[in-house]
Amino acid sequence: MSDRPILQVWGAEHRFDDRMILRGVDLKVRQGEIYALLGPNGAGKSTLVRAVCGRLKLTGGEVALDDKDPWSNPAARRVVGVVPQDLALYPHLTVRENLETFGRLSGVKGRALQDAVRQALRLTRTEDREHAPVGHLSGGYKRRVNIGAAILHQPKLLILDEPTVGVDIDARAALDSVIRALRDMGTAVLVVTHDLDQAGGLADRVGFLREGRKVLEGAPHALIEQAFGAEMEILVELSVEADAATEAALAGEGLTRREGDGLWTRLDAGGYAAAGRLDKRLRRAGVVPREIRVREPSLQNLFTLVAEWRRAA
Ligand SMILES: Nc1ncnc2c1ncn2[C@@H]1O[C@H](COP(=O)(O)OP(=O)(O)OP(=O)(O)O)[C@@H](O)[C@H]1O
Repeated sequence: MSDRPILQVWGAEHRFDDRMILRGVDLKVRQGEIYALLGPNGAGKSTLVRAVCGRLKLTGGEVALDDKDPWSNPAARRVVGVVPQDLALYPHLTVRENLETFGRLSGVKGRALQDAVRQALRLTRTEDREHAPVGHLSGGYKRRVNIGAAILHQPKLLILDEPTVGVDIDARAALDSVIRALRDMGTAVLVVTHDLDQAGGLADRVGFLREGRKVLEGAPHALIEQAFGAEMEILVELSVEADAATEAALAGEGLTRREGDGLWTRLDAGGYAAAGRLDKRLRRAGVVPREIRVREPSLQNLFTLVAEWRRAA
């Protein structure tokens, strides 16, 4: 990573009617860096991205893309490639035809276009489907072609909006390695996501936006260590759906239920020994766990902590 910032935002403020949506956000994404912008629905992520792309004029603060303001200087917008959440591809055209079309739309022509298409096919690992109609491809391939369509004009900053929505684990790993390859060739990457597992594994830095403010920023490992020190996450999986008595026993042990996978979780500095004691106590209370796991805390835990600060505030 170099120190050269491709994107800089100072004190971004935005007001829709009388509602403050952004309340003084600073942001810097450097050449060769992956930055994940995280935050709950309505935190202001899309509003910030629209300002970065020059599609929205902030009511306060400044944006610089490669040192130029994208709102007053449309040429600065060429610095950015945007990969939208929804696939923006022509299903009846082949991968190559799609890339050629998007390349022309972004002003690349002739020999330069052929070179750009070849490079996009290579970087997104879609060469083996070059002549297949996009509509026939798997979801993971489509997402990678979607990235290919955004990099034909060789943007210095690539913005990806929720790149893993609806993508299975294998396809997600392939997407991550495409994003890393782009970072390694010097592209600055801004990923807007709700996928905390992806952000934790992929991003060099993450920023949490909450109610229009950046409340945390840093390298995922450093943030997790700062927040949790020696604590580990204990995860309890049940073999059957919890009834009221089971729920009471689990809650009595300080366990909370995770949305999505239904596992019960708590943080504990006692690690494996604490998990063993917990197992015994739960069995005495008539709760038989299928499995108890112990692992390092994740961004998911940090996100929960940030949400709790909000409730406490
Ligand atoms: N054009 C608009 N006019 C008025 N309010 C808007 C407009 N666009 C967005 N908002 C409001 O601004 C707030 C922030 O929206 P934004 O889309 O930036 O959040 P977000 O963090 O991207 O959320 P999500 O993760 O759901 O996409 C929301 O409350 C939204 O309703």
